[in-house]
Amino acid sequence: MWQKARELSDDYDLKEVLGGGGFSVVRRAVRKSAGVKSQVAIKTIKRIGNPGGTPQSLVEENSKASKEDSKWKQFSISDALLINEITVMRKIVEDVIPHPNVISLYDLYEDLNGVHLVLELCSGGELFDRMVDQEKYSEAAAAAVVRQIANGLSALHCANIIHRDLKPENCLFLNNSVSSPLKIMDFGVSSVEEFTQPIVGLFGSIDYVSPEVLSQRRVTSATDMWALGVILYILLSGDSPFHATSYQQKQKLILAGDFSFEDHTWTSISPSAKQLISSLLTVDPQKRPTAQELLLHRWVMGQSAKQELMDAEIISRLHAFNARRKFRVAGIASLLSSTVMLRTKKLRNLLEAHDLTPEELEKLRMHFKKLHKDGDIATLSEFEEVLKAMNMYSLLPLARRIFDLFDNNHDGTVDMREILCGFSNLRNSKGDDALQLCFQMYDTDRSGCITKEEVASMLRALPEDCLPADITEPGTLDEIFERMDANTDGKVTFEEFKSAMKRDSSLQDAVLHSLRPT
Ligand SMILES: Nc1ncnc2c1ncn2[C@@H]1O[C@H](COP(=O)(O)OP(=O)(O)OP(=O)(O)O)[C@@H](O)[C@H]1O
Ligand SMILES: [Ca+2]
Ligand SMILES: [Ca+2]
Ligand SMILES: [Ca+2]
Repeated sequence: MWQKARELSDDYDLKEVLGGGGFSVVRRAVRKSAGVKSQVAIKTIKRIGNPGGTPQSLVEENSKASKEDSKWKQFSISDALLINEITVMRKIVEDVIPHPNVISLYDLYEDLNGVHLVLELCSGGELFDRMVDQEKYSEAAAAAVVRQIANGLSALHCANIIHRDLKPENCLFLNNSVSSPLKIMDFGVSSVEEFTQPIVGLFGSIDYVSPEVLSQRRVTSATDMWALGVILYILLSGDSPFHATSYQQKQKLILAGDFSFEDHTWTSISPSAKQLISSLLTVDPQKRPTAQELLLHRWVMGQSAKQELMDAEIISRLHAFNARRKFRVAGIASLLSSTVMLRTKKLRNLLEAHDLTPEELEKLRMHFKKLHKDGDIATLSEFEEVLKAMNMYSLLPLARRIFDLFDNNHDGTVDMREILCGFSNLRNSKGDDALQLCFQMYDTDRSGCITKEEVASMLRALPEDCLPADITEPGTLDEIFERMDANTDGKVTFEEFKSAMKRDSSLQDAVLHSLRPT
């Protein structure tokens, strides 16, 4: 199974991109010699840079590396992540799958670009996307989800595997049927107890992070149970358990396990569900129920889970939560790699310059660390300092906008890791996201519409040499605006914005011009 001489392209036709993260891209693919498992997902984990010069096979290397500490040091962070994911997937192949709730790995290829994992294709969508689309969303439906995740975790934990990054994005439905299994996936930072060196997570949200991870104490399988508690809290309320106006504050709440069922919607939720959440969100990991225990819990088994439709307010909050979550990932990510924007030549140059490699990202992170020693929270001026340190002067005019987009609670600070995560996603985003971001940048008051004043103020905020040459001519701004405002109500919605851009590439150039540093 673990050969490396074969070529991926001999065996599979690669199709559209399904997703990806900082170091990887996932594509749908079809096996050339069609069989039952003809549709698969191929996750390509890129190998970038090879400090040693001669290419070494990481697939071979990984069996040694996992046992010898010293081996790890010579790998870059992307190599370390890659070796880790392969090591964990190997263990899963040996000890866990086939399992209805854990993603299957069918095969593995390696070439100069990196390592390709041939995975079971999950076409049923991400956990929350499906939940918010459900017509009959009830406690019973949430319990069924918890049951599936607990079932998967139970198998992983039995094999001494800790997922460490359990979150709704990493749970996919296998297919679109109502009875589709839910699969746990993305073992990039997972660890095999007493075997691999855990990778310290650099990117991503802290929403699902447990107190022991924050305080850098021992991580065990109970850490995954905490994350499941957070997921369940969100499923039953539409919001995160730990709310704060700053990152530090949020950390404090998590460390203290300080959450509540005070919101009025909790009165409609069964007591046994609340009791379950409280037990999962216990600060002492040893007091949390295990995955096996969860499977015997009355509410999880469905015995005490209500069948009635959930309160409409919970559902609409869940929608909003899901939209925010997606936007944070799409966010800046999209600005720099959309095919739509690539039509502008200068912009393309800018984009190429800022399509960051993992090394650059790591450098960015280091620069940031130097500036700001305690934690990952940055102010705008710190963010600008980092951009300067990185010689990314052309992004400076955009700094405030980028920053605002990530300042979710408007307290003037951002979680730098979210911005880094955004940068690291640049390569894999799709068309509309870029326009969406562009639109958001104009929509300064976040009303969902752009007014002429907003376009004007955006243009005013930019250095003169960034502006179209004829911008000061009377009527230029009006003209730009009127071409967008299809129903002439003085406001431009995202739909109008989008279709104007699609209709008219010179308009698009004019609009994007304002985002274009010299
Ligand atoms: N087997 C699969 N079937 C369908 N879609 C998949 C599959 N694996 C991954 N994807 C899609 O690709 C996205 C990224 O996959 P994955 O989480 O494994 O990548 P990653 O690089 O580790 O990303 P990150 O760590 O940033 O979440 C997933 O969120 C999902 O949308
Ligand atoms: Ca993921
Ligand atoms: Ca990952
Ligand atoms: Ca507005």
